[in-house]
Amino acid sequence: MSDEITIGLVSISDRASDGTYEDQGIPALKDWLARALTSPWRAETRLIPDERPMIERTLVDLVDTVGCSLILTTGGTGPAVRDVTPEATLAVGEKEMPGFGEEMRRISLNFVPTAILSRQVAVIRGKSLIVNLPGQPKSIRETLEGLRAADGSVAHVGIFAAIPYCIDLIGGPYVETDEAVIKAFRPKNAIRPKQG
Ligand SMILES: Nc1ncnc2c1ncn2[C@@H]1O[C@H](COP(=O)(O)OP(=O)(O)OP(=O)(O)O)[C@@H](O)[C@H]1O
Ligand SMILES: Nc1nc2c(c(=O)[nH]1)N[C@H]1C(S)=C(S)[C@@H](COP(=O)(O)O)O[C@H]1N2
Repeated sequence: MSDEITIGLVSISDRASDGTYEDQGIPALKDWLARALTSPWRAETRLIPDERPMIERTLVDLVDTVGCSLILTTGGTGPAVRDVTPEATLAVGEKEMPGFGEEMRRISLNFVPTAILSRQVAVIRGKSLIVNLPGQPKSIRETLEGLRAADGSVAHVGIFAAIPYCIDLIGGPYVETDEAVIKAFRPKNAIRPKQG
């Protein structure tokens, strides 16, 4: 299998998709991944409104046809009537991975008390991990990377730390990260020696 990972980036926003404002979700996701990943990757992007059937079709297409090993969504996880990203994600998933949502809410509470309003979920579908992130563009970095203390030490580990090993376990490419951004945790026997 090629070592390049295909990552689906899905921005779910009524107003960004109809042009009311410019989408900042996909650029924020791309920028963060460009800083964090040291192994080869490519992005497959989609900007769609908060419509449950369209979210489900997009996720199914990205997993079953495009072959993404990881999909990150942003937006639509709050309590408002049109926020249906978690329902769509659960509908296409085969296994729920509750740790991601629990940990994102814990991380986000360091930034905003309204983090408890976020209903993000993560699931496995086939050989793909699908993770919902909140819609605020700045929350993308906050949840993926976590929180550092003033002296630069890690105060709260970001959720991306667990993603490379999860992808190993579902049969995807070996993903490596820049430890200055986020250290990928793997059990010792799962770590591949560095090339060269
Ligand atoms: N793709 C985006 N680009 C820029 N800002 C966004 C985007 N998505 C969300 N935001 C900002 O984050 C806030 C919370 O995101 P949320 O997903 O709840 O959006 P919303 O209020 O349902 O509206 P919409 O779906 O029209 O973006 C939004 O009100 C907006 O200020
Ligand atoms: N890290 C972080 N998490 C956050 C926020 C934020 O600004 N930063 N905003 C919260 C707010 S105001 C809401 S309503 C929920 C749901 O967001 P969504 O509907 O944009 O997905 O995420 C929350 N999580």
